[in-house]
Amino acid sequence: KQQQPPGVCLVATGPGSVALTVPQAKLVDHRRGRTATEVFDGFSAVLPPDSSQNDIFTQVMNPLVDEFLGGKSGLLVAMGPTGSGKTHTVFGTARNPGLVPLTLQKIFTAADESEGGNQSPRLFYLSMFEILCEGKGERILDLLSDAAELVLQQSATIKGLKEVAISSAMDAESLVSRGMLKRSTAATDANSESSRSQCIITIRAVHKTVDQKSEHPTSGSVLTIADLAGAERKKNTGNKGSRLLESNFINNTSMVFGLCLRALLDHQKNQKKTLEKHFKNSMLTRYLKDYLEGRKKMTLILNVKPGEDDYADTSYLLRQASPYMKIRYTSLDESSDLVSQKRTNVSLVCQENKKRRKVNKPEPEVVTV
Ligand SMILES: Nc1ncnc2c1ncn2[C@@H]1O[C@H](COP(=O)(O)OP(=O)(O)OP(=O)(O)O)[C@@H](O)[C@H]1O
Repeated sequence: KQQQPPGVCLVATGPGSVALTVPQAKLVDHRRGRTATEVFDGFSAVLPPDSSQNDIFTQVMNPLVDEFLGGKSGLLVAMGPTGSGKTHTVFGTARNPGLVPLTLQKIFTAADESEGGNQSPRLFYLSMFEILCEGKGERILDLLSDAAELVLQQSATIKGLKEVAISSAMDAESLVSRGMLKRSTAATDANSESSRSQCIITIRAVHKTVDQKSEHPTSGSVLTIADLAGAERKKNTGNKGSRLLESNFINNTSMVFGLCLRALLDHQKNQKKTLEKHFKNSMLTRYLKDYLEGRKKMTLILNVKPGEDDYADTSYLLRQASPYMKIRYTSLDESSDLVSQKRTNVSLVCQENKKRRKVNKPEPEVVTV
């Protein structure tokens, strides 16, 4: 049994399990002094707060990158409440790079190693965009160009989106850093730099011989990494006016994403049940349709905060998302042409416990809709 540090409600109890304990203050009077603990088991990995970004990369992202380099498309989504560390995990900082820079480093190291071998050389392309709230609707913004009109097409491709050819990890990382400066963030009471949009990065690998002449190749495997804006409660964020509209958009997108996964799970449990088309209800889910219908490999990171103050959010996420590990996706082994069903990887990344701090945020401007 793990010792529970003071002020903490979540502890790792094994390589794939955690125990969540109801804080004493939340127990009804006659149950005080006892412990009410729930165990969540079966995660592909549990990364405790002292894990490094490299640990997270090795355990969670590396298999996806290997498959991508082997020619298969894949998706990584970081989900969790606001302030739980999604952006930190996905992008990190210059001193402590996250999954995107570590992925780029791995891709170019592998590309250098394969040069001179018998594999045909590959070209890599990167795109970066965000889906954000516009009034009561949604809009796509290219984070790598000033393109005005981006349109999500039925085929889940984005018309007008810039794909930049990348030739080194350093160039690609600086491209991503510039994109991040453009991303919509704002201070809320829950996070001094809260993402106000869903941010998506795609890396496409194309064999040079295949699509050499085309300036915009559409073939090849694609690795998609999504940093979702974290679901938030009005009480914790103190949002008003336009921020509240954004908050509704963020919560709605998280809800639709969750509904899609739930529906896929229900459909896979009982094939007679038709797969409900919740994906139609948000731009993010329309874009990720192939994954949300179990046709390609998806990996989920659940970012959680282990503090007692965060019990409600952590408990909600674990209950909602831990069943997603039963979702299966179709995998094709090209060498044997065999199709198999594989389990979705769901990993838990626990942030260090910090007391919730109030930040001074500027008053949001009020918009009329
Ligand atoms: N593992 C970590 N080590 C150090 N700092 C962290 C870690 N995880 C998160 N933080 C810090 O906690 C704060 C909130 O993290 P972050 O912005 O990544 O959360 P988020 O889940 O992306 O939130 P939102 O949904 O509001 O955008 C940031 O200041 C970030 O630097």
